[in-house]
Amino acid sequence: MSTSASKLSLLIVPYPDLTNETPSMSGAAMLDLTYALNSQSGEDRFVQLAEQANQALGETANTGLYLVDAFPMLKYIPRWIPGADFKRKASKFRQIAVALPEEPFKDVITKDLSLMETFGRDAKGVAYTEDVPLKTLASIHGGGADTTASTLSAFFLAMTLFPEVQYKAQRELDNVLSSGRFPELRDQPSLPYITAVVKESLRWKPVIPLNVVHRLMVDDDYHGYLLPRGSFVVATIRALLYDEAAYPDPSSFNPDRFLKNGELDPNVPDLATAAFGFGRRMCPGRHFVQDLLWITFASVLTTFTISKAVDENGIEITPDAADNPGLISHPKPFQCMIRPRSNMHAEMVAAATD
Ligand code: HEM
Repeated sequence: MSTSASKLSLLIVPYPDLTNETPSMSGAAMLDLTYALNSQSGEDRFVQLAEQANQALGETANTGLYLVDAFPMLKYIPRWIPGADFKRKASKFRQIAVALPEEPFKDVITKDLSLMETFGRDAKGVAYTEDVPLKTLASIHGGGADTTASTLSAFFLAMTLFPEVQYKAQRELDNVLSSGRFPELRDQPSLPYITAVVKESLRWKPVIPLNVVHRLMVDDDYHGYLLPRGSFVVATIRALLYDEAAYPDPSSFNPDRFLKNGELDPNVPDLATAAFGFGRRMCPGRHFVQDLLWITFASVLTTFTISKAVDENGIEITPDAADNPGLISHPKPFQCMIRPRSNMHAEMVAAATD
C-alpha cells in the first residue's frame, strides 16, 4: 500500500455513535479558549467535568421537575427519608459545581501568575478578587462546551441525512478555494452557502428549545397582559425556529431558505436572536461560536464526505432525526461514515494534524 493510501485508510472512520465524539471536540475548544489548556482526548479531567456539569444542569434546570421547586421548605427534610433522593443528587451535583470552576483555575493560576493582572480592575478601580475570574471563566467553559457539541452533532446528522446539501456546500468550497487550501474566516463573504448551513444547523436542532428560565425583576406588560414581577418566563425558542410562516417546511434541513440570488437574504428573520436567547442574559458566546461552527463546517466539508454507515449486510443505516430532550437538547445517538474526499484531501488533513 502506498503511503497516501495507508493514510487514507486510517482516516476512514465509521462512527458507531457520533454524539459521543462531539462533546470532547467542543470541550477541548472551550478549555483552550478559556484557560489556554490543551486537551488531546475526551478522557481529560476538565473536559469531563464540563460534561458532568451539563448533565447535572440538564437534570435539574427544568423548573418544576422536583417537588422542592414548588415547596422550598422540603429542602429541610433529612436525606435518609424515602423520597429525598433529590437531596442526595443535589450534594453530588454540588461537588461537580464546585470542582468545575476551581480545578482548572487552580491549574492555570499556579502556572500563570499574571492572570489576575490581565483581569484588571472593576469600574471603581478596585482589583478583582479571584472569585471573579474563577466564575467568569467557568461560565464560559461550562456554557460553551455542551451547547456547541449539540450543534456539531446536528451538523453531522444533517450531512448524513441530506447529501444534496453537502454536495452543494462542497461545490461552493471547491469553486472558491484553490485546491490544497483550507478555508479561513476571511473567506466568509465568498462562501454564503456555508454561512447558511451554520444558520440552518442552529435552527433545525434548537440547542436550548425552552431557553433558560427567566424571572421578571419588575411588572411587565405583554400585549395587554400583566406579567407580575417575580413571574417565570419560558421562551419557546423551538416554536420560533419552527414557525412555518418564517421557515416553511421547518423539519427539512434547507440552507437555501436563508439565501436569495446566491446571497444571504436580509429579509429572512435573523435566527441568532432566538437560538441564543433574549435580553440581558442573551448568550455572550454567540458571535464566537458562529465563527467556530463556520470554520469547523467549512474545514470538514472541504476535506471529508459524511455519509450513512452500512450494517453487516451492506445495507445503509438511516439515522433517526429525533432528539434526546433536556435543557440542552442533542440529536439521538446515530452512526455515520466520515472519509476523506480523495487522497489529496487525506494528505492535507495528515499534514495539518502532523
Ligand atoms: C451553539 C452554541 C450555543 C448556543 C445555541 C447557545 C445558547 C445560549 C442560550 C439560549 C443561552 C441563554 C440565554 C438566555 O438566558 O436568554 C445561553 C447563555 C450563555 N451562553 Fe451560550 N450558547 C452557545 C454557545 C456558547 C459558547 C461557545 C459560549 C462561551 C464561549 C457560551 C456562553 C454562554 C454563557 C456564559 C451564558 C450565560 C449568560 C448569562 O446568563 O448571562 N455559549 N447560551
